[in-house]
Amino acid sequence: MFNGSFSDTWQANEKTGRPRKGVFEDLVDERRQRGDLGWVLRTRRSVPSPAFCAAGTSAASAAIKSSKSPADINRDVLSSDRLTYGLREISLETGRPMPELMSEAGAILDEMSHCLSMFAIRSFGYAVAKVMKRIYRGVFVNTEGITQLRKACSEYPVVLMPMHRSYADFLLLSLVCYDYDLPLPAIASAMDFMGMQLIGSILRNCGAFFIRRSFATDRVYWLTFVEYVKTHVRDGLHPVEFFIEGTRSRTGKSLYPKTGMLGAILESWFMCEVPDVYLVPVSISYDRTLEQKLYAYELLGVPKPKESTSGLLKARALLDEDFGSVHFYFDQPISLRKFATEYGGVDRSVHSLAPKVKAQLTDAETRMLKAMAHHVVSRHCLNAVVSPFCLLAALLLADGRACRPVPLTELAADLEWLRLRLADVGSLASLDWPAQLSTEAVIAEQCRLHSDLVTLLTKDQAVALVTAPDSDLEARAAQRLQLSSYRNHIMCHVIELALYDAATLKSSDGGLGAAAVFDTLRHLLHREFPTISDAEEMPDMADALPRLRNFARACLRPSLAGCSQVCSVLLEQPELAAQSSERHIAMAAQKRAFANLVSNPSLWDDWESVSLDLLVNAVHGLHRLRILTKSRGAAATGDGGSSCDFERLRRLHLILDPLTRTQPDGVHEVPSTRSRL
Ligand SMILES: CCCCCCCCCCCCCCCC(=O)SCCNC(=O)CCNC(=O)[C@H](O)C(C)(C)COP(=O)(O)OP(=O)(O)OC[C@H]1O[C@@H](n2cnc3c(N)ncnc32)[C@H](O)[C@@H]1OP(=O)(O)O
Ligand SMILES: O=C(CO)COP(=O)(O)O
Repeated sequence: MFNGSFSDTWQANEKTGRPRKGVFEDLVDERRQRGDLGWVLRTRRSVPSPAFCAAGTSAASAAIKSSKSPADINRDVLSSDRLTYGLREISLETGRPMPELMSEAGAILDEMSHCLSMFAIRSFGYAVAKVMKRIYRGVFVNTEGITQLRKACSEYPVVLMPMHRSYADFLLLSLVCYDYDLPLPAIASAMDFMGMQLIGSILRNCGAFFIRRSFATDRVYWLTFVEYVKTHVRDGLHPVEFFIEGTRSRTGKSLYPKTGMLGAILESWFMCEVPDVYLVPVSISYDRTLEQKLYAYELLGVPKPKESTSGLLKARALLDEDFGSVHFYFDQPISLRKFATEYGGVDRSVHSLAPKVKAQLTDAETRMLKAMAHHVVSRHCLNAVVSPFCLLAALLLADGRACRPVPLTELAADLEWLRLRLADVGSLASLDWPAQLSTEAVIAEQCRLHSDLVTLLTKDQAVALVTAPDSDLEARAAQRLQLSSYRNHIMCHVIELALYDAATLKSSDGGLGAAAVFDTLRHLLHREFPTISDAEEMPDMADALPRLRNFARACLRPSLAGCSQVCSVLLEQPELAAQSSERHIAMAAQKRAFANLVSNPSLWDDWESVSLDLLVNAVHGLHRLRILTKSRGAAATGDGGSSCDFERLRRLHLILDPLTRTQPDGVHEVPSTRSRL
């Protein structure tokens, strides 16, 4: 877990002279003090290539290796035994001639491959640094993590696995690598950016390699992609960087991990092509997210604006805004070899019984792959720095208290209480709390930074939500979703308690018993909260303070309300299950939630039930519980069409109903009015 501290007082790092708080130092401050030109033109300290790459090679050939060009990489991919064997198999099965398949693989590679050049990095880095200085107060990095990463880069291939909350993630991460003289990464990027005029080729030259969003059934694509990734891992010259969540989280919660890319990386080690691989989870936390408003509308179903250079230019108004600070936490590198030993049950020697070109992951390896993917996502959350606004948002949302302005003194007392209680139970070591300020001053500062969401009414000394006009339902929901995205940053710290609380609420177990309710909710919410532990046993949290339980319950209730919407819509329109895809069921549930809000806007938790992500996750939960079962044809085509066990659906609805209606009291002193929004 987060192994650092936030110092109350700012100090200078004795080595670099940079401002430092706790384990973090700010790299933007230096950019403000000194010009950027010298910074981009300077000679960088190099990191030696991994020992295993250079082993047995002369200094000269090691030098050649360290300068392998993108064209060399592509040549290695196309001439690899694995690719040739795979294509030959496809040729035999489909009757397609080998030269045709080879040229298809070549075309895929031409489209995919990066063209990393230091000249491009330096030029683009100059522009990126200028923008970052303008919009962020600081970019903080845990220097110990950098030291460990540097060491890892000189030992074995390294894979950077950042969480994905913003487009700024990959720009800043490359900037950090450049600044700390680390090898620049090759970054898996969705095709969306490739079509951007000029920017597409700049990103390619800065290390982006472009992959399709999904290539589930395209075997030639899979083969080429896997070999391309593995070639990078084997060479160990550039860290490979990819976003395991596959897309930016619009909700502030972790996304269910994708395993295709990680599978390719692990394969290099399972097949004994490299002695070890280091995986480095990188947590990135923004005080205020650039895309916050766009995300909320996307959750409501408004299509994402297409990435384009003109769109980028239009977004320049953002340059005049204050987005607070960013924190990067580089976790201790995870050795794949050590992880496999601790995980147990993986026997790599099975691959020596068959030619490597034929090898496929065993079931045990696939299980380890999934466990590793979840482990990384959990590390992301546990290490992510939390801003005071996340606690503030959670308190304001709990039990609809922000229906009316909340007195500053009351909010400050609750914030102080929550901060200390979460610290007591070991959560939130990573809270970025400016201890030199009073709690009231912290709240005032957060209201300034998030003035688009909350406001401090100075005359009344109270905090109120900024709300859109009553008539604009969509805008009101968007405001609410933005606020909840900050609350969601702390969900991983309270989810187990919230589940325990829900399971042990007498009114909800319907005779099932707490353990069975716990298990049901755990499966139902497995996509909504991928960090929920897989352990079969319900943890014993009976000692948790009642008020903390109430808080956790209030945090969970919107997700349960979303699940309840999905159950209701399926019960009211039984034909939906058989005819519709997951997204269509979610859209029907969203329509229902909006209709509820029109007739009763005081349904506080239903303002989050309009989030499509939440609703799609709920449908996945029903699949996981086997209440919905995809028909065979639909499973193959990815289309809709599931059979539904309505009896079990009804029973689940009965469990959820009291949980979404229970009024938690004691989250704060003053009971909520729930009368108006
Ligand atoms: C100084 C500073 C300068 C600044 C300098 C700036 C630098 C600027 C750089 C810009 C850089 C931009 C960076 C953008 C950031 C993104 O664009 S993030 C989005 C792109 N990245 C990713 O998505 C990475 C994570 N995604 C994955 O790993 C996904 O799995 C993949 C690889 C994309 C594939 O996705 P998919 O086709 O949806 O596949 P997935 O659902 O994982 O699996 C589908 C099926 O294929 C099967 N499968 C798995 N492996 C295989 C296999 N090897 N063969 C065949 N089938 C397989 C699976 O078993 C699965 O089957 P089922 O279990 O469903 O039956
Ligand atoms: O992940 C991406 C780039 O960062 C691709 O965009 P989305 O987050 O919109 O899917």
